[in-house]
Amino acid sequence: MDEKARTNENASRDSMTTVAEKAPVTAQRKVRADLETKLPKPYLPRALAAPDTDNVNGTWSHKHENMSVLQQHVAFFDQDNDGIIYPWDTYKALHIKDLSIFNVYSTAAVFWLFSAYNRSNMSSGSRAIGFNAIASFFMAILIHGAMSYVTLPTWIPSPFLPIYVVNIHKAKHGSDSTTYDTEGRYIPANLENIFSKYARTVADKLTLKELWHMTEANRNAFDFVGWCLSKFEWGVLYVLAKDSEGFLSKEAVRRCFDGSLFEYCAKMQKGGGATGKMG
Ligand code: HEM
Repeated sequence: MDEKARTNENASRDSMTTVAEKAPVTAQRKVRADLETKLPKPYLPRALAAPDTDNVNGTWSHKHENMSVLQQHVAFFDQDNDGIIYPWDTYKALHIKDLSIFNVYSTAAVFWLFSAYNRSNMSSGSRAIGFNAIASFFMAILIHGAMSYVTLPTWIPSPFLPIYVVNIHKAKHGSDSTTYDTEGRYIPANLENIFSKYARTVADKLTLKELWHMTEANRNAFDFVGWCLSKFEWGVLYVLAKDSEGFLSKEAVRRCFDGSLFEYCAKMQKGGGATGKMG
């Protein structure tokens, strides 16, 4: 092989390499080079569906209603389907009505976060995920406090903190996983990257420590609001969807992105015997 051919070969190999010797972090946080063999165009932002290598068409039987994937993520909380989510809609969607705030779990303040998701039966008629009253209240305030203003159709703030579903893409913040793009589409490759980079103990599942590591790694410089929102979103998801061994599965994360996880949790709550476990 002559010099020119060798140079060309090296250049072509280097152009596809995902690890740089002098940047050890690129070796520690691996990205997959085989995605295209499992999922067509994994880099293509999807407007309507949230596929991954195991579900190439997205969530089976989940209806997109012509909404972006980010709009589908929040649509569950729009209880009356009017395109506007008020804090009380979010509260109702998160909370089980008939559970007393003085139940044995929520009185133990130290364990508050870990008991915030209650797996008891639900007798109320509305669809709800199953957090206790205190957790639901604070989550609704935090979500609406942080996200309402940017989604409003005017620059005049509203004291009722509504979130407009049509503008939900404007509530995107920094230090996120970048799985949603700036228009609220879903990028499959970025979901896969979360797990190839951080799921070290079990493939396609994250421990709490690995999840923490991911949110630390996703931090943009000086983006204090994004750091907090990101920790909050992933923390709530972990509490909601971790399995009995403390793992958060790729399937649960994928279905959080298209909102079908929330429907699943509400259905489980309604039918009793909820586990929140998935995948
Ligand atoms: C149990 C309830 C919820 C959970 C577990 C949850 C979880 C998550 C997670 C894990 C992300 C991905 C963040 C990332 O890519 O790093 C996310 C993004 C987002 N969520 Fe939620 N969420 C919940 C409820 C809500 C509600 C009620 C709203 C608003 C009405 C909302 C609005 C958003 C927005 C706008 C994003 C995009 C943020 C970004 O990528 O920068 N979420 N959520």
